[in-house]
Amino acid sequence: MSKVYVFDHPLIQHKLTYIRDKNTGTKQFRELVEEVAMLMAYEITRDLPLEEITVETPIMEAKMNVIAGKKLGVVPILRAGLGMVDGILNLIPNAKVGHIGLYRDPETLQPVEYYCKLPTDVEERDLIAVDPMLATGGSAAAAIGFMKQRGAKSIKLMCLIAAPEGIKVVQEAHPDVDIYVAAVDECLNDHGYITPGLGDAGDRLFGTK
Ligand SMILES: O=P(O)(O)OC[C@H]1O[C@H](OP(=O)(O)OP(=O)(O)O)[C@H](O)[C@@H]1O
Ligand SMILES: O=c1cc[nH]c(=O)[nH]1
Ligand SMILES: [Mg+2]
Repeated sequence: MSKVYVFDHPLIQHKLTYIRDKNTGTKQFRELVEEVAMLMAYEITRDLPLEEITVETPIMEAKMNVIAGKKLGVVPILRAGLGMVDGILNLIPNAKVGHIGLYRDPETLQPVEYYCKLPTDVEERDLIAVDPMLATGGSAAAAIGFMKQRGAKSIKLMCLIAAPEGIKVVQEAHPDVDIYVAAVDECLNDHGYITPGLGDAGDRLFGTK
């Protein structure tokens, strides 16, 4: 069974509270989502392997660590996942970016696919699928399924807020995919929204409501 990691860093928790606030406007919402994604990327990359190289300081030659040429990829689930990409790329500028277009049918709550473009060498990359919301888990489970169908072998899922229901669905469908979140909320409401949550992440990011 995969693991669930909750990032309880005070900066992440502080920013998430203002992301949740309904009085936070589009500009600030977008900035905060990007900042939290960057902080989460800092935490999620803790296990990157290092290798020694030789550098010349002004004083002497010395062996020091750099990140061993790990191939990374970030895969936002459209639309709302886009809001997390720049924050991650601030820290990992050489990561390739794939895109998976999915929206959740408001009646059935089932994911509907409309786009998929992943890096060609997807099987060699460590991929981070990103989406602010893990609600029923249908979208994330489907997106991870598409990534695997196209050859992905190493996948992590990073979300701002998860519902217990969504975590269970992803863990059962993809027991090899660890889940990284800033918060696990109480439950879903009758419309499949995370409670207390933050509302509709895509609409709040792009000002479409
Ligand atoms: O876990 P689930 O029940 O599948 O719900 C979560 C999905 O819903 C939201 O996307 P939405 O369908 O609103 O699309 P959007 O990002 O284009 O707004 C969210 O960004 C997730 O992708
Ligand atoms: O709470 C939710 C659930 C699905 N999608 C969102 O944007 N928010
Ligand atoms: Mg939406």
